[in-house]
Amino acid sequence: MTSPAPVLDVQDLHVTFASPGGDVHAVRGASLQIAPGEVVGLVGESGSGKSVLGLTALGLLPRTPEPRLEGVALLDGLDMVTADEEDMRARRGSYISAVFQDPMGSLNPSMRIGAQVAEAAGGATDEEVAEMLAATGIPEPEHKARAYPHELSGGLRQRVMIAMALSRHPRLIVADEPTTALDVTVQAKVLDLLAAASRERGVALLLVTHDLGVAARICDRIAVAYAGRIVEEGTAAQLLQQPHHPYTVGLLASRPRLDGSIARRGPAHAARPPTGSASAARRLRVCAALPRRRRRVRRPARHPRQRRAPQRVPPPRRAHPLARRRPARRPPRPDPAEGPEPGDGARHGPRRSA
Ligand SMILES: Nc1ncnc2c1ncn2[C@@H]1O[C@H](COP(=O)(O)OP(=O)(O)OP(=O)(O)O)[C@@H](O)[C@H]1O
Repeated sequence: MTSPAPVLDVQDLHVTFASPGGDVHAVRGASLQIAPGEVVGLVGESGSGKSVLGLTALGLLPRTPEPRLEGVALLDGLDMVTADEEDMRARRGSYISAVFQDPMGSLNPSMRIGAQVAEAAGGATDEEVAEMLAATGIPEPEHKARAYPHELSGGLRQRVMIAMALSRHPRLIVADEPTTALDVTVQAKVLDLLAAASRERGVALLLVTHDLGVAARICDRIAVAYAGRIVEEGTAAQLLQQPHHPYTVGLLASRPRLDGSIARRGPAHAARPPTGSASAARRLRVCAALPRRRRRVRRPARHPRQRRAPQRVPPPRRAHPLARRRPARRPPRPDPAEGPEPGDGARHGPRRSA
């Protein structure tokens, strides 16, 4: 059986921003495919180019500064790298949806929820809107449809965003840190909902997150981004059990444990992703080549005090057995004839007269 053609097919994508400090190479030759109904996680730390890759797929890259794009980002056959604004807008309207971290930033604060969902769906009746809201687990959907965004909790607002994202039957949803602002239990429910709805409807879902644990829980496949490249890709089980790239090893090692501690820091933390500077770019050439190079396993950092050379403590001086002992100094005894020092009254009491 042949596998379905990918909805998103990114090949050797490069995205570069010009900046006064030099070019910022946000994405450096990343490749990624997502099939219909597949949930793929794009994991990596801040600045690794995850959002820029997602925005390229959405055709939503900022125009200022105008980024330089090379490579291919096919969205159902349309190359988002070379497509003109009109084609991209047509694709955005019918093919792709986005769910971002802050629903308040995406919702119109002065418009009722129901009206916004209806508009996102390109027109829908009150019953259809209530159905869409109910499908994302929103209780009392008719009532909530009449509410304004600020009247809902963060979790409910994000469910509204998911309802809006699904309303146009998109081919691809890019969810960029969609639950980071929510508390952990709500996070899990919203992500489960998003993943289940995508699979059920055959929507390709790209989940952009810095949290490997979250991706491992809901994604079919995980791509690890590091310094603008996809350095490793596999199922959650493959990455968790047999990570190959030192950065993935580091990500796994630094996951918080149940007792609240962080596991030892791995080699990935020694190789910070670069920023746009020239020296950073030089560092990148070294860091990104890590899998091809000999794997350097760094010893865990020692306590700072251990780094100092051991200090020599002189042995205690022993007195010669025949040496005369100096009597210990004692404070001179006060002359009973004298009275206490001024201010001593509290300690000694008033001097009694004989
Ligand atoms: N419009 C822009 N102009 C200039 N540089 C940009 C622009 N957008 C992103 N960058 C740079 O591109 C690099 C990658 O950014 P990106 O937002 O994709 O990282 P990220 O992995 O999504 O990080 P985070 O998890 O913090 O969002 C960063 O160095 C960032 O500063």
